[in-house]
Amino acid sequence: MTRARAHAKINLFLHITGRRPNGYHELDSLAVFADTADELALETKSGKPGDVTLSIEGPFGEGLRAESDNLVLRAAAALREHAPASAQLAPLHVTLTKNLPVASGIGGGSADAACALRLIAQAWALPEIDLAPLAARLGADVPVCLAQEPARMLGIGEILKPAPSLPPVAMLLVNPGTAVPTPAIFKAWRESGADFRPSPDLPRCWDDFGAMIADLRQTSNDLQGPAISLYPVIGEVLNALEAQPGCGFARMSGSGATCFGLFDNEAAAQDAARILSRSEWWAAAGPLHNSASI
Ligand SMILES: C[C@@](CO)(OP(=O)(O)O)[C@H](O)COP(=O)(O)OP(=O)(O)OC[C@H]1O[C@@H](n2ccc(N)nc2=O)[C@H](O)[C@@H]1O
Ligand SMILES: Nc1ncnc2c1ncn2[C@@H]1O[C@H](COP(=O)(O)OP(=O)(O)O)[C@@H](O)[C@H]1O
Repeated sequence: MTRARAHAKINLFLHITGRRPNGYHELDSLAVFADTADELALETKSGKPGDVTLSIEGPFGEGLRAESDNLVLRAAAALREHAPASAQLAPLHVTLTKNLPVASGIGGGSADAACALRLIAQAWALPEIDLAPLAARLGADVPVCLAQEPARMLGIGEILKPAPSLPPVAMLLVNPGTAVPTPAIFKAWRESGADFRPSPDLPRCWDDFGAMIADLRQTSNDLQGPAISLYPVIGEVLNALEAQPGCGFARMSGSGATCFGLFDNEAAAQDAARILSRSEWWAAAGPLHNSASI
């Protein structure tokens, strides 16, 4: 059995810089990865070559179907399609432990897809396949999730540039339990009449926590206002995060509803997680994750 972790992606800022003729929005976003993650376990099974099956467990597994539209199985299908005819494609079973809330702005499905691409390409001994274009076809967030390293995302997410090097930072994620469909939030942004926003200037390195949050304050998540207007509970989450001792900065990730707080020490982030894990709110605190687990 091979196991790997699919870490949550967090957008520290997200500027909408343009729009493509196909309707997708061009972005400039700084993505980092949280310690918290889904888990994928891969085992060989009996069956036809190339057959991949899926079972789903874990705290957020109930909201998902193990059917062909699941991003794990779509990743397997993409690899099968691109494998050379000579490849030996052992039948596989994937168990997905869904620890990340679904449709929540932290790219859990994208992380699962990227993790499945890495794991299955390894199991099928397909090192010659370039995973990046397959990832981009599976979703705008999948390319950045392949390496699970901090990166600047440009284009619609397929152009990746190095992120500034980051100081030690702890992050608290809070999700209010409301699934948010990404297309509806981009639509609300368009209907708000907002202008495209330029890319921010960022240094190569943030020497300390203070320098990082001072620069982040000059940026925005352009989807945050539209998301709050549709789901006011996101504003409540942000207020609750900002009220926590040691929280230097709070913002929504991606198209929401998950929000993050940045702390300069992990104990404060863990204390705040205990306070904010209430009723249907999900909270997870930890350091940032820095590299792919396989
Ligand atoms: C907004 C972001 C920021 O990282 O994250 P999430 O909120 O999903 O985590 C991503 O761009 C989301 O990426 P992902 O969730 O993979 O998007 P996709 O499945 O490719 O697209 C879902 C829908 O979102 C819209 N979309 C997505 C990406 C983009 N750059 N422009 C868009 O307009 C389109 O309406 C598209 O049909
Ligand atoms: N393995 C998966 N995990 C989560 N969502 C998935 C998965 N496979 C397909 N999906 C679909 O993708 C959509 C976006 O999921 P997700 O990546 O969790 O959103 P977000 O990027 O906003 O956090 C969901 O509505 C869900 O139906």
